[in-house]
Amino acid sequence: MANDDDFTFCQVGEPDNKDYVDAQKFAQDIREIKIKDEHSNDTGSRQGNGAPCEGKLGNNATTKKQETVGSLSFNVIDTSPGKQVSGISGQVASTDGGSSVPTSQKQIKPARKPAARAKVPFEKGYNQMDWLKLTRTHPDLAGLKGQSNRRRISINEVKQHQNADAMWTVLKGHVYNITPYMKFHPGGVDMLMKAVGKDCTALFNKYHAWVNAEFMLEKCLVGILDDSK
Ligand code: HEM
Repeated sequence: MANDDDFTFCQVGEPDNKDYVDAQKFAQDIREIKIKDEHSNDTGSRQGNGAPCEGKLGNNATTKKQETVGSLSFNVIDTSPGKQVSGISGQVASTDGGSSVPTSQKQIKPARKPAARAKVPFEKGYNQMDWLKLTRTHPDLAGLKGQSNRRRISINEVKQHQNADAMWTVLKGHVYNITPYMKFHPGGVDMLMKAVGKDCTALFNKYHAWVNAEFMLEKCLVGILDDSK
């Protein structure tokens, strides 16, 4: 004879227990959801077929409604043609009755055509790795002959260095001797020649602001621009 307290796997709750009643109430709440339209007037005059998300709105208008059921809250966004919906995640979007322009057609803008790049082919022995090796092995790329590379240099002195031995330029407040770098420049010698004898910061930024010149030209540093005069 089986004991009344015996059960094999689990005990099924009574229909009137609290969890069961809560679940039923929640299901009832969901069935009774009605979405209030903030924009419609009190007479309840709605246009179209009276679908829950359809508000009394003209074209090109967007409305947002909020509802709460228990701890659940959500937004309904009503969009019209030409309006762009952003931050759609976690929300329900519905289009106004009859507006059937696909969202993909509304939002896609043609991508900007990238500017053509003007890199020149490297002469053998002049690629970026070769430059790196040279900067590590050459004893005096800047041509300092023992002088400090923290010396303050005026723009006039920079202008005087435009010969084959020493071509100076100013970049971001630093003065470099770019003679040894000429044939390694990926943009070509002609382009880099435009920097000689002057401040090339603007040109440099125009073509490649992302290039880490401080690192690349570290061994070509001859001094700091003295812009006090
Ligand atoms: C003075 C220091 C300069 C350094 C260290 C330098 C370095 C470089 C580097 C590393 C590249 C390759 C960029 C890449 O692959 O993304 C490059 C390309 C180029 N540079 Fe320079 N450059 C300098 C100055 C200039 C100046 C003053 C001009 C223009 C007058 C210029 C024009 C170009 C052009 C047109 C390219 C090729 C196009 C490109 O890569 O987008 N550069 N340069």
